[in-house]
Amino acid sequence: METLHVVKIGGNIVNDEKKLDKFLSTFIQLNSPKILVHGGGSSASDLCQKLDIPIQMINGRRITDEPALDVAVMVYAGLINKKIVARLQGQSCNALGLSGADLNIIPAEKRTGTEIDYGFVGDIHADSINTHFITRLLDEQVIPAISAITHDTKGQLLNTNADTIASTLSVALSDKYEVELTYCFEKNGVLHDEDDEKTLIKTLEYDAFENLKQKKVIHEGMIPKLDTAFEALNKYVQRVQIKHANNLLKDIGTKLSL
Ligand SMILES: Nc1ncnc2c1ncn2[C@@H]1O[C@H](COP(=O)(O)OP(=O)(O)O)[C@@H](O)[C@H]1O
Ligand SMILES: CC(=O)N[C@@H](CCC(=O)OP(=O)(O)O)C(=O)O
Repeated sequence: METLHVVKIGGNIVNDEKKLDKFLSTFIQLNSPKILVHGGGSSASDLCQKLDIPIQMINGRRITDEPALDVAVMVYAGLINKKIVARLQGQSCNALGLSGADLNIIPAEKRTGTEIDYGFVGDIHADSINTHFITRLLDEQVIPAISAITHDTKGQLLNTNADTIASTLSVALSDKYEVELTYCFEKNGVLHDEDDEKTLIKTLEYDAFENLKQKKVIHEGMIPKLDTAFEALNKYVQRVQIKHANNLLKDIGTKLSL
């Protein structure tokens, strides 16, 4: 089977023009078919602050009321997505910017029945992803750049965590490709000491993850990231890594193992 790279780029890189440019010039060097997934949580929070819209995050997930959803759509599916596409096109890379509503690629269900009301947050399932259109785009050498916006197929846009989108897309495409899923962000990988880049955990097994979570060595946004990463590995994604955005092509980072 052909290799497919699914790369998720973190919000702190997307929020910094120079870091984003550096990352994208590396991303285009990946030879095989590739998909870029992005959110931009810190940019959305910056805009919420400017507009006096309260920011509410629980377990790394944004409580998304109507004003927060408008910001999320404007920032993820609008400004950031189009900036990324323009930069990739500027480097002769034929990118197509998409939200989950475009071509109905990522149908979602509004989260209900949880103790906390998350508002317009969409849950997604690998079985519902429209792999047919994604595969056709990849066959045409198009590079999909997919933002963290989905829809309920009845006209309502929804906000879905970008790590979840990257993982679920990878699972959905793993019966057609050997998928390599890489989460890129601003640190070297999963660290024993979050403030010391030299304490990189090179291989992380599931039991060790549970243990480090209990000890709070792994916390905040890294918990949902690793939950989605292990889920992908459990569901036939070939290789899952967490890396610094500068190290996409280098063998430096955290490799997950079951
Ligand atoms: N053990 C750890 N190693 C590295 N980062 C960690 C760890 N525990 C928590 N983190 C935090 O997780 C954050 C990454 O999660 P998140 O902000 O959701 O990333 P992204 O922007 O890629 O979605 C890091 O910026 C860091 O502050
Ligand atoms: C529901 C939910 O939490 N959605 C995320 C989507 C953006 C995202 O995931 O961006 P990062 O990659 O920068 O974290 C949010 O609005 O923050």
